[in-house]
Amino acid sequence: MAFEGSASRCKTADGNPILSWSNLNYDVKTKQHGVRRILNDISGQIYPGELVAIMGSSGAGKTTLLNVLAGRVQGGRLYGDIKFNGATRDPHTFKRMLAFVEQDDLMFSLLSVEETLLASAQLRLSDEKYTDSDKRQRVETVLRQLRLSHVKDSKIGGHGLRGVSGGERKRVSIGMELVTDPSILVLDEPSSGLDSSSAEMVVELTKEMSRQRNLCTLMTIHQPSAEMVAKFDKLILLSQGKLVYMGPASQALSYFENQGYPSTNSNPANFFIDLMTVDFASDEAMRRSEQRVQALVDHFAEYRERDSASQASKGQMVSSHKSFVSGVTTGEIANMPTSSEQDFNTQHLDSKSRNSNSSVSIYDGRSEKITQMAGPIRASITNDITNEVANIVYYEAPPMNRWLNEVLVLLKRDWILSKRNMPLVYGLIGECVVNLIFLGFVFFQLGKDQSSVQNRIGALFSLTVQCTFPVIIPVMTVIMTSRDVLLRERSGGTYRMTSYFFAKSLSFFPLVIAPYYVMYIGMYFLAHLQYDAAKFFIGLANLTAILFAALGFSFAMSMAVRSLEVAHIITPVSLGTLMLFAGNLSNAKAITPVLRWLKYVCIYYYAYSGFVQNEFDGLEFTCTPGAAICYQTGQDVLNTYGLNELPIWECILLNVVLGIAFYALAYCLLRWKAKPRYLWL
Ligand SMILES: Nc1ncnc2c1ncn2[C@@H]1O[C@H](COP(=O)(O)OP(=O)(O)OP(=O)(O)O)[C@@H](O)[C@H]1O
Repeated sequence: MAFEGSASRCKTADGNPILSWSNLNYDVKTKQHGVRRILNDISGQIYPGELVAIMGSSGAGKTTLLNVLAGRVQGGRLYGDIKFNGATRDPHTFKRMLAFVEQDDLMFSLLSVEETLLASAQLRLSDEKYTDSDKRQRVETVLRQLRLSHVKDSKIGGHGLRGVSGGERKRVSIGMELVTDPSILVLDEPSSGLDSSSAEMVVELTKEMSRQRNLCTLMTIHQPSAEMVAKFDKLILLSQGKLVYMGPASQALSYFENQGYPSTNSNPANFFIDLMTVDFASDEAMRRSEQRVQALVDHFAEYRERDSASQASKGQMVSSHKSFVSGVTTGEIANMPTSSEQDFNTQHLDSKSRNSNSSVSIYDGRSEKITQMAGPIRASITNDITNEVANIVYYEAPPMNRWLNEVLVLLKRDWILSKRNMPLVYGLIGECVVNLIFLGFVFFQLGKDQSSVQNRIGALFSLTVQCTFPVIIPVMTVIMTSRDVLLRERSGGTYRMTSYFFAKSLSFFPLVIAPYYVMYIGMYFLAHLQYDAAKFFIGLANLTAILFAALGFSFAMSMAVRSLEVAHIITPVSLGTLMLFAGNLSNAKAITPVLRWLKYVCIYYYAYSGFVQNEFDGLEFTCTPGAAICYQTGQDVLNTYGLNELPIWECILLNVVLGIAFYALAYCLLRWKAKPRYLWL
């Protein structure tokens, strides 16, 4: 099924807003001021196909309103009512119908643009509706529409890695959402950090997407240019958490003019912000600006009441499309006089941009296409986008894809990421080579005399310890640095958490196992451990078990601790403490009784005990004449160190069990502890 084939979606219920909210109030508790009201009695609605901007000065409450409407606000108290397509929202369905483009572009820096979009499409588009080639085709379409085809093989970049530009990265963020089938697209400050032409391009593209896919798009925006303001269908203007205006963008200037505030700025956005900002320059300026803002808020509340009353008296529903307060829908724009919008545009485009060949376009609501003022790029954007067919909105979340498919997509993505993570790959290989050289040659060709007892003990304990620190710390760092992406994907319901764990662990496993097997084999022959096929493979199994447990420990630690710095302190401290119970630094049978249980949750104890039993069992040593202590057999050594309490197979099995327990703990921590507690209406 092709992108265009989305016509099979259900049509929007005629006349209903896709999202409506009434009397929203949001309070937070602060140490200095006690309870503070951040949003004050905000009502409104938006319709499919609309592009809506939330504007206001810094601290006006734009992001808070956006988060409340997207169901992503945490902490504080939220009152009011929010309806999705006229009904109470179901969190699970809503989060999968909503595409949220965060201000920070949270993506994997090592993936290419195309790989990023493809993973999003493969994970989030239903397998029941789309074949793999449909998904690839959709990615191609979105790449073309968002003008990203020429950089599709470039890496996203970031963290010191050169990648695509800021504007391209933002478009990839948007593309990741647009490859799916959302009903509502929400963007938090999509223009932040972009130059004016990139910002304008982002707004224009989202506008066209909204039109063509009948998608309701809501964004916060900071000081847009006049050209950008002209592209919005509806404006929500906030000041100090209160509504100053909500209605068609094209009528905002005349609305304020009617109240005695004629525009004083060639950019309407600057004019609105100036009008709504409280001036803290002096007490007098503050008093006057606060009075002005309050008058604007009161006037709009009255206006809204009058408008509702007049709608009611005409026998129309309060939420009628043609209500000024409600704003207008795509279809209704066609019925509206365009003069006001054109006035708005022409009044506020400065002469430079009007006359130049720069990328400026005006939306002509009647014909629902962009009237090009200039620029071949704009023309091709428009052509690409208008090829789509839509006018449809989803109200039901698509079913989740099959677990195995999710795992395969994630596994492929994680494997690419692991492979490209050169510091991790080279770090693990380098560490194993260095260990092999030192362990192999410090304990070179061990004999059967008494000193070889101590050397064997040292070699096997070092091997055990080397399987933890150099694995756990880098793997934990990699997981923690990508945790933001995980949380973003999780909040969008992109995949199941079990799929994530399974795929992530499987992708790390070969990366860790391969160099460690080489180290073990090299050390086995250099140190001349007992040459016996069964012992060789039992040792290998024991090594695999501790590496599995170490990876589980990395996951548990990554989920338990929020800050990487803290994790880098806690991890060595906890591993160092656990080492005390391994049976080398203290006698396994003589640990203080109250702490003895700790050896049973100690991965070192099982691995070390397994290695030592495997090696010493069956060995006989020569005694130095006159020596005070002499171990005649390997069994004597095991008895002295107290390391033969559990059989080897049990040691291996228990490390596997501990590994599973760590994974289970990590899963629970992620599911319950790291789960964002969103307030929900
Ligand atoms: N959880 C919270 N605790 C305390 N204060 C909060 C909280 N959330 C928001 N605020 C305050 O509410 C006000 C509005 O915040 P918000 O982030 O919504 O503003 P904004 O309009 O998006 O500002 P900006 O454009 O600067 O990002 C700010 O003064 C902010 O400090």
